Amino acid sequence: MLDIKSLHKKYPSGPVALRGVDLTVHEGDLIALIGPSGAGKSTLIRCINRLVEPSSGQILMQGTDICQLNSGALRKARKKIGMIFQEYALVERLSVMENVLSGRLGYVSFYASLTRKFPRADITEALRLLDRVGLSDYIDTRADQLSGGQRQRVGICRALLQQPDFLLIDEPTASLDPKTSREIMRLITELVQERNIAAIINIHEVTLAEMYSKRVVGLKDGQIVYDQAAGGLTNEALTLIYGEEDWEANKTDSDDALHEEVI
Ligand SMILES: Nc1ncnc2c1ncn2[C@@H]1O[C@H](COP(=O)(O)OP(=O)(O)OP(=O)(O)O)[C@@H](O)[C@H]1O
Repeated sequence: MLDIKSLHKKYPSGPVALRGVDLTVHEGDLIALIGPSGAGKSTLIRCINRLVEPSSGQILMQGTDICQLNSGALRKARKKIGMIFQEYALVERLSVMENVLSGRLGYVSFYASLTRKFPRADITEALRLLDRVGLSDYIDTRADQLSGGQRQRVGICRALLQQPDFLLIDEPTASLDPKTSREIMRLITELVQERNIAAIINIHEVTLAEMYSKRVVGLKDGQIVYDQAAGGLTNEALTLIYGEEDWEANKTDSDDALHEEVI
């Protein structure tokens, strides 16, 4: 469903962030994108919906090259590409329900969006999603009164209310504790499977990548150096992606300790 071909990105005031990325994503794929800091993970994710403008290459979403779309067509294409952010990107002074419903802004009329009058079906679906993620008791709570985990659940509901075919997820657990990180990853995994949505998750924690994705893609210096089914990350693969390190040293079962080791 997504075919990225020879994607390059050079920031005008900065480095070459992507150097010829080729990646095919199939329907229902759940890809964890890992790699060292500065490898280009966020840039790749953001090029797919053109939050970052690619320098060259193709991004074929169901056959249509996203890179060639004019602003109107891009707006339309973006409706089908949901995004979940590290810092949640909620409107702090709005309620949980209002934040979730903002996922439908691209679908309702300009007047409806101005007056925030959403169709009954959107409200019903928002309530259903909030119930699914355990936030039924918080629909009127302001976003700024939520914990990090609750905020990310709101971000997930907002993205899903958009009814996307594809989800871009940028470091969803970066600001969360290890237990909440697992809960959020489990939730994302369940929801994308229930809805047969393809997703790319930019994630730093290798353990979480292996536990919750179907496929792991390793990016290094703007190039894909690893692409395998999850569960097969050897020490050699870790070295290929991150560079030389004694991956066995001080290994424990704790996510925390492993996190410290790998990052
Ligand atoms: N807006 C920007 N302007 C200039 N350079 C940028 C910009 N955004 C990212 N870069 C640079 O592009 C390269 C890739 O950055 P990117 O954020 O995509 O990497 P990353 O793998 O997501 O890193 P991290 O895991 O630390 O978030 C880095 O060298 C970074 O400094």
